[in-house]
Amino acid sequence: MIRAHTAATVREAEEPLLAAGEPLMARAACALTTEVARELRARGNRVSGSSVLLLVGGGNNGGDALHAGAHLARRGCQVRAALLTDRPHPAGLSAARGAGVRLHHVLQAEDVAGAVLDLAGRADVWVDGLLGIGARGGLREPLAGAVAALAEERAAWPVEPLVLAVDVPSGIGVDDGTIPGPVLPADVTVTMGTAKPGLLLPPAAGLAGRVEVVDLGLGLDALAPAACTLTATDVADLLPVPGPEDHKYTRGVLGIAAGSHAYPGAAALTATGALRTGLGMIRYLGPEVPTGLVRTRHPEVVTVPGRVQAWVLGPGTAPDDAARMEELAEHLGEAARTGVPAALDAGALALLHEETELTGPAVLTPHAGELAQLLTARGEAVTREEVSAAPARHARLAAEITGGTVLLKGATTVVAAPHGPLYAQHDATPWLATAGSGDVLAGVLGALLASYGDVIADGGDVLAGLPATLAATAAFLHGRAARLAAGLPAEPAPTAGAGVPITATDVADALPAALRTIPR
Ligand SMILES: NC(=O)C1=CN([C@@H]2O[C@H](COP(=O)(O)OP(=O)(O)OC[C@H]3O[C@@H](n4cnc5c(N)ncnc54)[C@H](OP(=O)(O)O)[C@@H]3O)[C@@H](O)[C@H]2O)[C@@H](O)CC1
Ligand SMILES: Nc1ncnc2c1ncn2[C@@H]1O[C@H](COP(=O)(O)OP(=O)(O)O)[C@@H](O)[C@H]1O
Ligand SMILES: [K+]
Repeated sequence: MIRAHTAATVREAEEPLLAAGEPLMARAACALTTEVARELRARGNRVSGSSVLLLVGGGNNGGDALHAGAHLARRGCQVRAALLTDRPHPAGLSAARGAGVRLHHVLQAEDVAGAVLDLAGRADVWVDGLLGIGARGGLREPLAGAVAALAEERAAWPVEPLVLAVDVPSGIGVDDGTIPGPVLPADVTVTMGTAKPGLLLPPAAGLAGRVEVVDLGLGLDALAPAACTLTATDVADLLPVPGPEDHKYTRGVLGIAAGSHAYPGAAALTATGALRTGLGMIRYLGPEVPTGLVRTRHPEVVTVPGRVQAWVLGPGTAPDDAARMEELAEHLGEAARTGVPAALDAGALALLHEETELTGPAVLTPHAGELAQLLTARGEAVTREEVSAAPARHARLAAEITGGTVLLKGATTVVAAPHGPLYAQHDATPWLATAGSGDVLAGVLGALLASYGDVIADGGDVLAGLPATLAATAAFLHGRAARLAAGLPAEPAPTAGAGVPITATDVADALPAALRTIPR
């Protein structure tokens, strides 16, 4: 699991170590130096003779950069520091000066951005040490203008410089993953002690490049993360494997109320997603046309009501279909009465537009547009664009308002329960943006909820976070299946190529291949 902690938690953990004289900044600077050297070599450059520009702000983040600059200068790099502060870190400054780093007081220039660009043009590497966990809001001027100019000019450089961010790309929302102002996108972010939520959460995570966590001995492993990303190993621990004592009812029965006369295919896609993820049985309940489709596609699906361990409600339904909405409301009521978890998608999300209190465990699976509608209906007027600009914040808000767990779909899928860590899963490929793929996801999630249905129904507080973990697991499997269907390797690789278009059916059919990549 990749774990991220907030700026406040990091500070709290650092405090006693700093008081005890632990050389945290020296460790951070060494790690930065190693990473710059490694990246230079990976690009076929020699370390000695390479030119490095340090972008230095007024806090310890700038201190990290200055100390690393001193090391690099001693290793033969030509290092310049653009001091974008009147008060650079004193020890960092004297180390840099002592090692022969050329210091440029660019704030004295009439055109600060121009002065920085001038220095940047001569450098193979830009080290972004303007702002770290001490950021208060987006970058202020004149830093904002300089960074905006660098970001714009970078692509036009004949050979693109390597950009290495110290701790975080300066100016991102460290704790919430927002991008409140200009940010210089990094190739590599060397982050200190632990990852920060903004390095996992969209949209800021997309600006961090490869994230390298430097172990500073902060002892944060014992503390719950604020945000995390599941890896294949975590998913392996969660995926149920039947034992000899199991039968179809112990493996979990999933009730699916999906599809309508207008959108019958969603019913079949949801069922395929669930069957391919693995469970004991599906009970499908719906109108004639989707029922026929499900039966033809999956003769193993039962179409009579009965006891279930979880529900998927709503894929392929729309709020204007009053009769279908009434059925969904009844199923949701039954789920609440029996305490079994329910995944609510598409039309079923509109059930929560009213001031309904979710009394049973539920996972909502909106995309940004649906989340905006839900929040607006519940008195928090917001647009789709605003949700996309701050997905974690809005997913958490919807979880708090409804009492459910929210899986917010997107290129990075974010999962938020009312309490506990956020999950950010970036396992898919943009080829997954295709009609019906969300229905497959609902099926994957339904199968996992059904497998753990009895545990969740009995669980109480200890297992309060399980629906969120299962939702993140579903996003992982779904994303990985999409990658494999598109002809991409399970894990992103630089030489992977672009992949090929996929259909939602392809994604469901690739689930067994995705499961085979999980070490069990
Ligand atoms: N603690 C340690 O020993 C260790 C810490 N480590 C490193 O320290 C970093 C944290 O350092 P930090 O606390 O000094 O804060 P930092 O991120 O440099 O920012 C403060 C400066 O930014 C300025 N500023 C703020 N907001 C701004 C804005 N919107 N726009 C523009 N400026 C803004 C603010 O100025 P002010 O607002 O006060 O005028 C001040 O000058 C951390 O990320 C890691 O890299 C590692 O070395 C491990 C050991
Ligand atoms: N750019 C993207 N990159 C990766 N995955 C994406 C992207 N856009 C959407 N997705 C994923 O595709 C699925 C689309 O679901 P949804 O919007 O419900 O579509 P539908 O209603 O057609 O089934 C979600 O799992 C979402 O996370
Ligand atoms: K930084």
